[in-house]
Amino acid sequence: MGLGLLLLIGLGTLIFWLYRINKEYYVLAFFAKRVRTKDGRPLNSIAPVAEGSTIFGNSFDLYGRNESEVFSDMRVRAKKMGRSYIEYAMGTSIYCIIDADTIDVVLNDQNLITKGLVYEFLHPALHTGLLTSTGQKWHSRRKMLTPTFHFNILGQFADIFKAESLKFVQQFEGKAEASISLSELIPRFTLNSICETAMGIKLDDMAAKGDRYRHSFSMIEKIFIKRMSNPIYWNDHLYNLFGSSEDKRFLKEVHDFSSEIIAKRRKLLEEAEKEKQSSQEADDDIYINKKQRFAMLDTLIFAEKDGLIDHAGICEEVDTLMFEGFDTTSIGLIFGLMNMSLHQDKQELCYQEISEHIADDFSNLDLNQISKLKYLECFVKETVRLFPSVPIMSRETVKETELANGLILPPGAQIVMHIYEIHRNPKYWSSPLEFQPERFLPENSKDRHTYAYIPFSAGQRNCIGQKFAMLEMKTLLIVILKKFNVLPLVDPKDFVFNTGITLRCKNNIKVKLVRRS
Ligand code: HEM
Repeated sequence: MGLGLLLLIGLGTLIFWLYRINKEYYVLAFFAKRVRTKDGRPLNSIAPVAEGSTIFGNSFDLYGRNESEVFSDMRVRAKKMGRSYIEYAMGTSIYCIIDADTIDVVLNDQNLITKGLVYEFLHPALHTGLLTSTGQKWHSRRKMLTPTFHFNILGQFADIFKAESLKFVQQFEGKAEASISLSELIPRFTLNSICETAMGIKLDDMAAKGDRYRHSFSMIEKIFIKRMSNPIYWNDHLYNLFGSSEDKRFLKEVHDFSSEIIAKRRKLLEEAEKEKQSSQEADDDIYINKKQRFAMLDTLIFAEKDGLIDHAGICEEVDTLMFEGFDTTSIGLIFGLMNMSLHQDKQELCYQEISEHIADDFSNLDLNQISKLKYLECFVKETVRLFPSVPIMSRETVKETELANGLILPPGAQIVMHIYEIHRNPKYWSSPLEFQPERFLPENSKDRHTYAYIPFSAGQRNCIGQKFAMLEMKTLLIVILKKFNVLPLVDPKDFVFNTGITLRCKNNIKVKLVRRS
């Protein structure tokens, strides 16, 4: 009797305690600390809370969903909520931003440079390179790598993009027309380009390894989704115990590939150094000698000599640059060529402009001439608006953070920025689903919200490779358009998109190239 009473009091106290702390913590979402407002306004007046699919808040909303379902579920939710909203899942509060109004505060906050929880799922592949690191490590790596994207160096890379683009069209030499799978051919082009520019290594004798590298990275992306959609796997220990048995071989393939590239470049640099010493050539700039091109990897190898980075650090930056540098531009090019095929009138405008400024033998295809192609620039921008290679990015608060809109995010909160949604938000874009490069003409974009278009992010953690990417994408488009008319073979209405680290489409995207007479 006494024990029963004691248990009853205990239970009552526990329920009362849970009820009390539920104001501060979303108890059923595994004690996620709640988001508050600065002046005590109802949370809903700034950001509504999304209803979860179970009593555990949003913890299991994505459970068991495959890549395409995760993508479509997120789209449906954004549409239903209509404005940036809050979720509570597995002990974490999540602020999902789908409009541009608050994004500038996040992207320009000096304290919000730590990437979100899901980037940790990339650590086995990329460790903590430029994309995934934070704090002092990120600052010093960013400082180290920024000069390698300097305008003068891009000029050298333009020659490589031109050579690789000519090699790309040579595949169709002697053919009046060719139906091609962009999904297969373009990633090979972009991987070759990043290896030669950033790493200073031609992939010619490593082509098969390059194909395996790309396959392994696509498997690593599947692992990423597996972890994202199952909250049990958010925890590294549980994932390593129950979910990671398959991962090792894909990680090994990727790391072996990058290690081989580093070893090859080290050897080339040593040989160049010996040659330089024997020819007694004075050379005090960043180029090894006048004959040899500079590669981004050289900066890292020289920094190692100065004790600023070690071999493991070089590996993580090479893995990061390779991954960020080939996959993202590949998506931009696939959708760019698809858009050329679907919008013949816009393709013609690009072609006319290219014919006016670029010689038939491509002898003047350089940074200066490319900068004159204003319509092509609008075309690429519009492609990247509708199909942003990085559709989502996120940050984590390291301490309680007050945003300009009056929200107070607790430490450890996730801020998920839905670039894909912002780029299609009718608040900023009229007829957002229509392909209209003209919207990027200066007279049409001057009144647009600055943060309505953020394919390369913004603020201090923006994309370091933005100019590099635009140059690479434009160069291949110029070379293809000069030689071929691009005709459609697919209908985007049939497309099924997948969530990934980058934007993924289940369909094989094809076009027909017809040689211009
Ligand atoms: C169409 C092409 C590209 C797009 C749309 C793109 C987009 C982005 C975005 C949105 C971010 C921010 C990610 C985040 O905050 O989580 C980013 C970061 C980054 N990008 Fe790109 N990117 C592209 C091409 C490239 C290329 C070609 C390279 C390298 C050669 C590159 C290297 C990086 C790196 C290293 C970061 C991390 C920067 C940092 O945190 O300091 N990207 N990119």
